[in-house]
Amino acid sequence: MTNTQVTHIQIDNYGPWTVTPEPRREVDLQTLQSRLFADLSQLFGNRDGYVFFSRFDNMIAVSNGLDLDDHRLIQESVGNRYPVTMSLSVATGTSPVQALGDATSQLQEEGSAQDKHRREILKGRTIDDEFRTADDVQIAHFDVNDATGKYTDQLNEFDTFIHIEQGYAELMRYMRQAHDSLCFFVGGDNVIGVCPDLDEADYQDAVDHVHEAVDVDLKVGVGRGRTAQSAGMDAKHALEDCRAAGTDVELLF
Ligand SMILES: Nc1nc2c(ncn2[C@@H]2O[C@H](COP(=O)(O)OP(=O)(O)OP(=O)(O)O)[C@@H](O)[C@H]2O)c(=O)[nH]1
Repeated sequence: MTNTQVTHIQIDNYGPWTVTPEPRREVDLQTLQSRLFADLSQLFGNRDGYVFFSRFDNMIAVSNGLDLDDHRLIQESVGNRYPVTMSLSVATGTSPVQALGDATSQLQEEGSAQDKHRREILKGRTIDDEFRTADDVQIAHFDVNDATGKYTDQLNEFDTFIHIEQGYAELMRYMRQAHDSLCFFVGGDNVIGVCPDLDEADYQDAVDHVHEAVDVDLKVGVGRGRTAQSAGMDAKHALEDCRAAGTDVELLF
């Protein structure tokens, strides 16, 4: 049974900050956002978590293995080094969608994202070490079949981008609705899914759906682990198995 620990990361009062005392240069905002993502990726990643940039002002981490003290340290480190602060809310559950929903509600209870008095909230519960298992996290690594041959080497870069994004949009929506999963674009032609206990038929269903809906062909490798890092690494190996065998879906567990 999966038990995903999800952390909702939200920059505090960011909207008003971007226009105070007057609109800030867009390049500076882009630099701040991408550096913050890079730092969080490393801070969570060093502890075997994964961070997804989602909207950049809000990010989502799979944080199995990090306790509240770890979260506090990350929050403090960002607060010391950036002109903005961030709030962190953690929740767990067999469904990643439910866990994220709970984490978000906890944060919303503390006030608006644009409330200048709501700062550096740290809320929620992490999984006690004694209850953690090797099946807690299920990660799916999706990849577009022959994206290089079909798109990158054929179309202009913007039209390639449209094809990849359409595949991603359809997949993220379908996995959210039909399979209770959170999917994130991670660059190139890759999407990483944070999933509950899904089986091979569920993944085949998602691959088939995206093919039928938007004519983008995917393959997917799936792994399980105690942390996002170990599940994610197995997912990458499973994806290599897809490439070797020419299959759509491979599970490494
Ligand atoms: N984030 C991330 N990006 C990757 C990964 N592997 C490949 N990519 C990206 O995906 C792009 C396409 O690479 P591939 O998916 O290997 O190539 P492909 O043409 O789709 O060929 P097949 O996947 O073998 O069908 C690369 O240029 C990278 O940008 C990965 O593990 N993680």
